[in-house]
Amino acid sequence: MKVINIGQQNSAINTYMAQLRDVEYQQNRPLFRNNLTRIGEVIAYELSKTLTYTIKNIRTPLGIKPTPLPEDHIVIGTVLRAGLALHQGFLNVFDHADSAFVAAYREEGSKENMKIHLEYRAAPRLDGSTFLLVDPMLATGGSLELAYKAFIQAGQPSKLHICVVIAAQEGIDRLQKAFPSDDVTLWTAAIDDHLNENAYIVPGLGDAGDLSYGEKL
Ligand SMILES: O=P(O)(O)OC[C@H]1O[C@H](OP(=O)(O)OP(=O)(O)O)[C@H](O)[C@@H]1O
Ligand SMILES: O=c1cc[nH]c(=O)[nH]1
Ligand SMILES: [Mg+2]
Repeated sequence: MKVINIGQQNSAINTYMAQLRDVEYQQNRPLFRNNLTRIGEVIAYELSKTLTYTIKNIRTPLGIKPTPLPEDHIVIGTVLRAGLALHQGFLNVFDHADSAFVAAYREEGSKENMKIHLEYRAAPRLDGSTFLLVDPMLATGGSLELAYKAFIQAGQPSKLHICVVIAAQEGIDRLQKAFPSDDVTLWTAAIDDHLNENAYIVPGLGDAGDLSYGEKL
């Protein structure tokens, strides 16, 4: 798995990340979701440079302009619920993409023993697709690995891009084992230090789902 950390290079994404992480800013729920959406747009834009393009002749009122356009059948596969705002950012860029969803949540547990519940899957046929697996937080990696296994029951994508906002090294290591091929790319806006005993990313941002939508029972 190839890892691309787009936060490594200074850009506007620094501002969105700072607001996401800031303990005071992040109390503003609409702003928090909007920052996830904006980061999704930035990652999607960078990822768009890796798609397969063919020239199409576009007819304007005054002539013909040959224009490279992507051929890929893009499916954006998102892990609910924290992934929803990020999903919208990808859809803003790839506005004709198909969407797929699974719902997964972590039962509280330790980082060695985190139980994940997967409850729902809705996906189009994935055979031959360029599949974007989207979730803001890559902590232990358990949710993304389980989500991928659920998604591929709907077919085998030809390209896999895993797209997150903050990745912990532990999660990256787990996904490296699950996806050893260099054909798979992990896109992230930051790589953070470590996980705490409850498997939260440190310094991270806290609980992305709760900050987006409120605490769940
Ligand atoms: O890498 P992992 O250790 O599996 O952790 C990451 C998962 O945690 C968050 O979801 P959460 O379980 O908090 O559910 P939520 O979206 O309902 O908040 C996040 O959106 C990931 O799905
Ligand atoms: O730090 C973390 C880890 C998992 N899920 C989150 O929302 N935050
Ligand atoms: Mg959560």
